[in-house]
Amino acid sequence: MDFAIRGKVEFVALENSYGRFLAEDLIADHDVPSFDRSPYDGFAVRSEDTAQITRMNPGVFEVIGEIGAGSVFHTVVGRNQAVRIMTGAQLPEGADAVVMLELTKEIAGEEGKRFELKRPLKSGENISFQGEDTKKGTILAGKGSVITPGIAALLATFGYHEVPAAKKPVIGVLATGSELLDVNEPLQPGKIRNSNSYMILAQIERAGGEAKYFGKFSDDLEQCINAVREALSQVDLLITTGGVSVGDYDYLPAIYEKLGADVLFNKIAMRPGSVTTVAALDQKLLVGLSGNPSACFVGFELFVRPVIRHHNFHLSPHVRKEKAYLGEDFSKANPFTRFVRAELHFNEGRLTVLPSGFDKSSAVSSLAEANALIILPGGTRGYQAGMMVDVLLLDDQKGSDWPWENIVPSYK
Ligand SMILES: Nc1nc2c(c(=O)[nH]1)N[C@H]1C(S)=C(S)[C@@H](COP(=O)(O)OP(=O)(O)OC[C@H]3O[C@@H](n4cnc5c(N)ncnc54)[C@H](O)[C@@H]3O)O[C@H]1N2
Ligand code: MOO
Ligand SMILES: [Mg+2]
Repeated sequence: MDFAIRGKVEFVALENSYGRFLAEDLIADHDVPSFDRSPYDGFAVRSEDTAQITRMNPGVFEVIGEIGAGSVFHTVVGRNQAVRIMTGAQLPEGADAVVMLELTKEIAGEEGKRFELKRPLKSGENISFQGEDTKKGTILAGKGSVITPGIAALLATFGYHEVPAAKKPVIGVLATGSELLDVNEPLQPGKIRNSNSYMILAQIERAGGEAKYFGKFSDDLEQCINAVREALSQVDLLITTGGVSVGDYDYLPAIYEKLGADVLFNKIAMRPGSVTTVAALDQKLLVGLSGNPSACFVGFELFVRPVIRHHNFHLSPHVRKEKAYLGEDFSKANPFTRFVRAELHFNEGRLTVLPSGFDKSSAVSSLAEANALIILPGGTRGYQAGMMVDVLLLDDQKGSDWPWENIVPSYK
């Protein structure tokens, strides 16, 4: 996170701002509502004129005009006078209460001119007061908040035709591996389709970045160095997938060395994603995610998403950590902290979490329903159904502050 930088501000049209990150606090610069108004269709009256009214002794009011929402009435309401008023219209001067249309009775033969009222009104009855919704000066959404439909409504309320938003960081994706086929190619012996690229492109979008895809490259050192160098020059952060372990064709370590990048770490005491490597070159991060799909997925959520959200001014950029009950036994021993791809379920108010499928670092099928990661700390012999566990929420925009305690120091 020491290498994560805050982004720049750009203005986006309000209608395109959904899902973007606010680059400034959204502060109410006027009261809402900004004038006293009627919550009903009815009549605006002076409550003092209703004080003596009873069922047996109705009051009679003279209608001196009419106000629809958006119009303003310029005459002061006087004794035993009323103004026909519609929902949302500004209360006329002199009036201090509104009576619903249904509670009045027009006097026969004088349609629209006079009505009868059989109950008294208190001062302030049926009025939406200026500032009752929000007061001028209130912070309604903080800098770094993700723009929801509700925030879009508030932005419109306060006149943000153009919204100050975090300029999305451009995150490059480059896949390596001679076994990789394009998605539209038929299967061939020993080959697989490149699935990680498309998974990462979607993860970048979900995290709030702008994804830029540079394609897939065979395991050829020279070609890969050039591709990485060129891609890095076009992005804020570059993700590679594959070739980061110790195999003969795992060229990422050599690429970092040739480029003169500073390797910040090249192994993590976790499963999957232990090979996740991060290097820095000219203040830009090069993130080497595993080729194994589940390891790649986990590496992104733990190490790239926070960088993207930090860039977008988010104050709690890490993946949100909560507690849930384990829905089934997980008997595998854990020498290292394990992040199990999982699905959260709501069971009568209880949050339960279940592994979402085949649990190997090479798995792709368990990713489909994975909306959470179960954290199973290292040094344990397995977990039983019903135990409470930590979970990381992936479909979440609130985030967490630094969620880790007891960090296992490097064993280098
Ligand atoms: N001797 C050791 N071998 C391995 C170690 C180790 O520590 N010592 N670590 C293992 C772990 S853990 C992992 S994870 C993998 C990491 O491998 P790489 O990141 O080097 O990735 P590759 O070797 O290129 O590929 C691994 C696996 O993933 C498939 N793959 C690659 N790219 C894609 C893609 N774009 N879409 C879908 N699948 C992809 C590839 O075909 C391989 O099956 O290393 C272990 N080995
Ligand atoms: O990075 Mo590997 O499991 O640790 O998948
Ligand atoms: Mg490898």
